[in-house]
Amino acid sequence: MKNSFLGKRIRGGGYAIKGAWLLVKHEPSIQVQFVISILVCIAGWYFGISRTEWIFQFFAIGLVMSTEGLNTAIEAMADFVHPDFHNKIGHIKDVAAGAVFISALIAVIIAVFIYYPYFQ
Ligand SMILES: Nc1ncnc2c1ncn2[C@@H]1O[C@H](COP(=O)(O)OP(=O)(O)OP(=O)(O)O)[C@@H](O)[C@H]1O
Repeated sequence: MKNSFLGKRIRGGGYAIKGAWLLVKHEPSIQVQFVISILVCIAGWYFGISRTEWIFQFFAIGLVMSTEGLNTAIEAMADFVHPDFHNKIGHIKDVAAGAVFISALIAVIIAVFIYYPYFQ
């Protein structure tokens, strides 16, 4: 069972859950996004948003938190392979941060589409 196909998948899932827990426990940017996610879920419940709006809201939350998690991993990898200052490392980190910016921008646009009608 331990080295079977299913066993390896279960173990992989365990590592992934551990990684998600480490992000929430140690990464300030993920912690901020986690709190914002809870607040928008409370807002969704308060305004009684539709099923489709919930789907888009969860999609936006997942998009931002997963790109932030990947950005964190890329930053950690960059610092590990090259701890000193280097233009290439700076470029790699800027590009990774750019991906987070794009997903956050999309999440804000989705939030405006969902909540703007409730404030009219
Ligand atoms: N080793 C380096 N060489 C060149 N530029 C770097 C290096 N480390 C960081 N930078 C520059 O500083 C910016 C911020 O990098 P940093 O690793 O501090 O990320 P951060 O966004 O502050 O994330 P966190 O707060 O999670 O550490 C990078 O986007 C890059 O432009």
